[in-house]
Parts: sequence; structure tokens; C-alpha cells
Amino acid sequence: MVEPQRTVLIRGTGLLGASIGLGLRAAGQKVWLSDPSPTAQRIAQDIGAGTIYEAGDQAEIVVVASPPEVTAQEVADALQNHPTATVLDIASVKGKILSQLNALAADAQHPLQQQDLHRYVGTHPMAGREKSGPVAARGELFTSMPWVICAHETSSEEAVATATALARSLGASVHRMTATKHDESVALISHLPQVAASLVASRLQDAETSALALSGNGLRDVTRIAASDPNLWVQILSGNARPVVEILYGLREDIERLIGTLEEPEAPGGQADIAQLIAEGNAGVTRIPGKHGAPPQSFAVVTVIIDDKPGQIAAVLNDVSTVGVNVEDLRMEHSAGHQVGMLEVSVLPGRRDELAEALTEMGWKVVLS
Ligand SMILES: NC(=O)c1ccc[n+]([C@@H]2O[C@H](COP(=O)([O-])OP(=O)(O)OC[C@H]3O[C@@H](n4cnc5c(N)ncnc54)[C@H](O)[C@@H]3O)[C@@H](O)[C@H]2O)c1
Ligand SMILES: O=C(O)C(=O)C[C@]1(C(=O)O)C=C[C@@H](O)C=C1
Repeated sequence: MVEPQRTVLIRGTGLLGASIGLGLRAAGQKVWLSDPSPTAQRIAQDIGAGTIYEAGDQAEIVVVASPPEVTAQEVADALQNHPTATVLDIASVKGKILSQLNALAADAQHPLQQQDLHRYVGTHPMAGREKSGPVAARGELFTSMPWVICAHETSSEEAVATATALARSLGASVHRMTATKHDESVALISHLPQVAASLVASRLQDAETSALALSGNGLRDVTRIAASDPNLWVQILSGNARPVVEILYGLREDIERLIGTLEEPEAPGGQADIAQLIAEGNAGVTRIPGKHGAPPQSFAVVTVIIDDKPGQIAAVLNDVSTVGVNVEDLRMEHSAGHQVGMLEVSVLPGRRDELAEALTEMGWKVVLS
């Protein structure tokens, strides 16, 4: 827990900055907000993420939550304007920002000194949304999610401890690694998925409406993040281009192999090749950890068909709690052209049948998958 009397200034009150403000406020922290956009700043204040910063006030912790392209400059300004504060940034790329800061500190014309960087720690919460701006902010965004702390060679122990405490006070689990290791890791687990989602979704641009009307969960699962902000992703992908390109070379090989196989699927070895591709995906997906970095666990899904009217989700959840079953995950799907929704309740596999039976007895229409 960050000591409550320490004041946190959040510079950049968009999705991430406002979410951090909401989470810190809920944990009893004093938060100041600042954004070059007066609207983003006011909205963040209005939703309860903190109070607008008065120029000259001294913060003890500064969180830079600006777009990656201006992050190094913002960190440098914060280190100079808050001369005793720990300064951390949360940008999605780490190596480039650290190099930019080292270059500023080495530039005799720039006021940033190498010793100022002792108070800086690069960090990256591995939680976000495909939306931008403070309106989409959620205080619980970081609960049980990884938060990477990339101490650099001269980060002080105190600065690292402060950044770690801040991440933990938002419910995140902390992972420490170098900026280089971070960038290689996120190329695979964050940047590749974004590229894949965007490429798949872009195939839909000219699709016929009758085909799109058949869309099920497969398409939705693979494309949610295709709605992400292009401005942000230009900065992320170009800021981490080399590690992403290395992965794309491998992906290109696999795609070319699949094309070759599907051109003649009945040719000798063709069926085995297709099976191998799917099996390789099976092997990869089982390696994605679950909550708190625990081994992956697959939950059983109980789907409840509900009328598309207010109060239905709350009523189902109320009935689930009376059965005494913990909800591990929740998802709502709408059926195109129908006034019904499908509420997918994920539970531990051993509790599935009991829950389905109880909900059916209570009058709900339940589907097991
Ligand atoms: N979106 C995600 O899922 C996600 C997840 C983890 C980390 N991040 C990182 O968090 C940072 C913010 O992303 P976001 O999704 O909140 O974007 P956002 O567009 O929602 O918010 C960015 C905010 O920064 C403000 N801003 C612009 N220039 C600024 C400057 N010079 N100084 C201070 N603020 C400035 C903008 O007005 C805006 O309010 C980025 O560095 C991003 O890489 C994003
Ligand atoms: O879940 C989402 O919508 C995200 O965008 C999250 C996600 C990710 O890839 O996990 C995206 C980019 C950020 O740098 C960190 C988190």
C-alpha cells in the first residue's frame, strides 16, 4: 500500500490515468489530475479519479500516463518540476522511452541530469481496454492483472519500492524485468494479438451483411481488440518494431505453409499438416496463465437465456449466489435480431451441473456447452 499521506499526481487522465486515479482514490489515496485536454481532466475529476492539479503544488509520486510518443518528455518535466518525487510511467513500450531519457540526460543543453533518473522507474500495467479516454476508465481494471516494473541500472531502491507499492495497492501482481526483456515479451503476448485481431477484422470491411449476421463467439473472441485506438497503436508498434517483426517472420512462415497445404488439402500429408497446426495452437493456448499468474484453469460455462430488459442480469446473479456458486467470469452476448440475451456464467467445472439444475428449477432457461 502506498502511504496514504503521499500525494500522487497523474499526468494524462485518459483511460489508464483515470483508471489509476479511480483505483487509488478507492484505496484512500490523495490524487491530483493533470491533462493538456481540459475536457479529459474535468471528466476524470467528475468521475471521482481525483482533483485537478494546481500548478506549483509538489507531488510525492508522479504517474505519467500520456501517449508513448510524449512520455519521455513528460517524465523529464516531472523529474524537474517535482524534485523529490518518484516518477513512473506506464507506457506500453519501455526500451525506447529509457533510451530517450538517457539521451536527454546526456545532452548538455537539456536540464535533465543523470542523477534525476534515480527517481524514475518505467512500468507497464498489463491491463487495458479497446477504448480510450476517461469515460471508459475502471478503478478495478488492474485487479489480479500483471504489472511490469522495469527498474533501470540507476533506479533507486526507494523508487522501485514506491512503484511496486502503487501497483500492488491497485490489486496488480508485480513482475520485475529489464526494459529489453519486457519489450520482447509484450511483442509476443500483446502486440502480436493486436496485429492478428486487426488483420482478421480488416477482412470484414467488405463482407456481406448476410455473412456478418452469422457472427458467433469465435469471431468476437478473436477481434475484440481490433477496436483499439489507431493513434496509440502506431506509437506502440513503431516503438517496438524489431521484436514484433521477428515474430511476424515466424507467423508468415506458418501462414505460407497453411496456404500451401489448403491449396491441396487431400494431397499426402495434408490432413496431418492441418491437424498439426490446430494442435500447435492447442499447446500454446494451454500455456496462458489464469488469475494471479496461476496455472491456466478452464471453467465450465452455464449459459442462461434472458429477456433483453432491465434487471435480468442482476436477477440471474442473485439466484447464482443463493445456490452458493462462485462466478469466475461473466459474459453477455446478444442474439442478432432477437429480443433475448445469453448470459454466460463461468464456474468451476465441478459446480456446473448443480448450478444448471438449480437455475432451471428456479425457472431460468439454461443451456450447457
Ligand atoms: N489502452 C491500454 O489498454 C493501455 C494499457 C496499458 C498501458 N497503456 C499506456 O498508457 C498510456 C495512456 O494510454 P490510454 O489508453 O490511457 O490513452 P488515452 O488516449 O485514453 O489517454 C491519453 C491521455 O494523455 C493525454 N495527453 C496527451 N498528450 C499529453 C502530454 N504531453 N502530457 C500528458 N498527457 C497527455 C491525452 O489528452 C489523453 O487524455 C499510453 O502510454 C499507453 O501505451 C495503455
Ligand atoms: O485488454 C485490452 O483491451 C488491452 O488492450 C490490454 C493490453 C494487452 O495487450 O493486454 C493492450 C495494450 C497494453 O499495453 C496493455 C494491455
